[in-house]
Amino acid sequence: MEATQEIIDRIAYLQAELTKYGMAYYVKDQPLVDDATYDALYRELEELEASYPQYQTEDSPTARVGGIILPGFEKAIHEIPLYSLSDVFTKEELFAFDQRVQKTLGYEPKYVCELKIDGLSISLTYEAGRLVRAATRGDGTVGENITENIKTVQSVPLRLPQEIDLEVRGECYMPKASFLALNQKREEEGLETFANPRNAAAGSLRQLDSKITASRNLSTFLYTLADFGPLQVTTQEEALVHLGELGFRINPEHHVCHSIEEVWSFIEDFHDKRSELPYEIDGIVVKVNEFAAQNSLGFTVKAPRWATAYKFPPEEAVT
Ligand SMILES: NC(=O)c1cnc(N)c2cc(Br)sc12
Repeated sequence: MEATQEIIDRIAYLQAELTKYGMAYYVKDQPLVDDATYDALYRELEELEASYPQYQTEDSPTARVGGIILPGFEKAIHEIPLYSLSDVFTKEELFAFDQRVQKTLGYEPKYVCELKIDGLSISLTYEAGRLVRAATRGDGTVGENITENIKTVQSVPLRLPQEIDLEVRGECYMPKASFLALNQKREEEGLETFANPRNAAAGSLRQLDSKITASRNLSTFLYTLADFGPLQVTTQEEALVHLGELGFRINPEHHVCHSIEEVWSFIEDFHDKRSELPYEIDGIVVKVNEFAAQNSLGFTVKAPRWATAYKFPPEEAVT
């Protein structure tokens, strides 16, 4: 059925508005409209796109409901491998990490501390600002292509505000509240429950039916770029701010520390706070903030010399 210009404009307006509302709600955690308003506009867009499917775009908010059932997951090669982190478990080991860094750099650098999210590492590739691939970490070099499933995760932008090529990495996780609700539902249905939110997130992302993924209320925190080429940033802190400006969901608990003692007090602070967080963390990631210093320090076979993860003892099970 041919659409009048008025209908074409209305569809475009609704797609843009609902994308803006979705970003505010799922990425910035600051809703712009109440649920009833959002739902009414969403239903109007669904009806218009059903009548005029030629105007349903790939990045329309209605494209997030899933519905693709894959026979299996294709392999996804990571041109730039995803690194893993060396772990430290005590204050002494953390201070020894700082000593090694200072020995190489010849000075004490600023560090940035970030929460280590207990989810599933993912890599998102954008071409001309559009999401073209999402992949699990796998072994760091070969993962699984989970693009159709990631498209149903509301906090993942389908389109960026700039038409740039970019690969970002981060964590996909299931909030504690969603984990509890999911396990309660599964128990009522006589299904096996998930042991923890991380397993629930992994199980939800590795579904062949993306409608199931869409129902699991997954979220994300992005924290690094595979390469910093397209962005003019010189520190990790700047990179986080810039990723936020591009529309990615960034964990707000990042903090620049001017000494390893300050890093330690951040760690102690979150050791107590972690049980109040709405998501699980299994430690604190400590990174040298300046990219030039990171480049001087480089990598061991698997892990960066410019970062480490201080690991917390396992949290009491979320029940
Ligand atoms: N903020 C971060 O760098 C971060 C957060 N959460 C995680 N699970 C991981 C894992 C690696 Br590897 S880095 C990182």
